[in-house]
Amino acid sequence: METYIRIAVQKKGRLSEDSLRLIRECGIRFNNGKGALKAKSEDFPMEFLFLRDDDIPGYVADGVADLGIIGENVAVEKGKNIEVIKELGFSKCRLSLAVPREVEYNGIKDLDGGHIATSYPVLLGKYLKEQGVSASIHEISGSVEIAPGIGLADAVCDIVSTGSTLLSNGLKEVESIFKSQAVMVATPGLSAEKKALLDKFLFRIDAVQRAKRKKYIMMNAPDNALDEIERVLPGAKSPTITPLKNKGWSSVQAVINEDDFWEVIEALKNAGAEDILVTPIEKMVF
Ligand SMILES: Nc1ncnc2c1ncn2[C@@H]1O[C@H](COP(=O)(O)OP(=O)(O)OP(=O)(O)O)[C@@H](O)[C@H]1O
Ligand SMILES: O=P(O)(O)OC[C@H]1O[C@H](OP(=O)(O)OP(=O)(O)O)[C@H](O)[C@@H]1O
Ligand SMILES: [Mg+2]
Repeated sequence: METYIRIAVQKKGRLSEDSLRLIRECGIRFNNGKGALKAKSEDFPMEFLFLRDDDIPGYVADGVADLGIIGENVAVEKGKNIEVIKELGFSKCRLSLAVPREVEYNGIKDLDGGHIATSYPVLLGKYLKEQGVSASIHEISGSVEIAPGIGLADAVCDIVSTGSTLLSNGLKEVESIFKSQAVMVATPGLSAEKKALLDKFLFRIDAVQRAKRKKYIMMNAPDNALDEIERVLPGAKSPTITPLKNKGWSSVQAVINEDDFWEVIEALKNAGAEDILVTPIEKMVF
């Protein structure tokens, strides 16, 4: 029988779209028709389970799924025997404590003896213990931000990204206790055959991730500006320079970091570059 690797992804929610996009960008195609809870790839030995994110650590720990994509917050909260093997760079958020806007807050000790509502009792409990604060934790599974407004708790501990949910519920963020992003988790002790498939998958993910942080730029420049342009363009390898038909001019191509983008473009213009074109890169394989 053919060996295949089984991956659990969130069925619906903050992680699902980006998880499926990443898998597709790795050239792994599958059909996840509406309502389907299981699917198989047509061109890679991979099977998909579409689940609630909270259940994924348990499935991976039991070996029902070999891999899973979840938030680091859930990976740590559930405390299951799973290995975090790769940070995926999306669904970035933080787990924070928040109190009603009108409440004066001077520090974590203010929550001593209070009630805190959260879906993350383990992470919160650990943080309070480290801070030497004793508060009662009220576990609720969703819509946590409602709790102070209905007299259920003095504070909440929930996921924050833009902060707009806190704002619209009259709350203010007072402590950030855990930083999270989507991660790939794996069951410990995968067979050699499955490990080989996982390595192939991780190789493709690396190529996709690397490309996302880079841009490909092309420009025309007078030959007397080329030395300065070469100095401006970062990176290990020198840019590709091709003479143009128009005498005294060249075409320059290079890969730059997304983070340095605007500084580099400005410096190139100052150096004399013209007609600068910028394009995304789909994959980068070394
Ligand atoms: N606003 C946000 N911005 C970025 N990432 C987020 C945000 N909210 C949650 N996340 C991350 O995405 C994960 C899934 O969030 P989501 O809100 O979809 O979970 P859920 O409601 O528990 O879903 P499920 O129905 O699968 O149990 C969280 O554990 C967290 O890591
Ligand atoms: O800081 P913000 O950008 O407002 O994001 C934070 C909100 O996002 C998540 O909920 P989500 O919208 O995924 O809904 P859910 O409560 O149904 O999980 C999280 O539980 C917060 O409520
Ligand atoms: Mg959930």
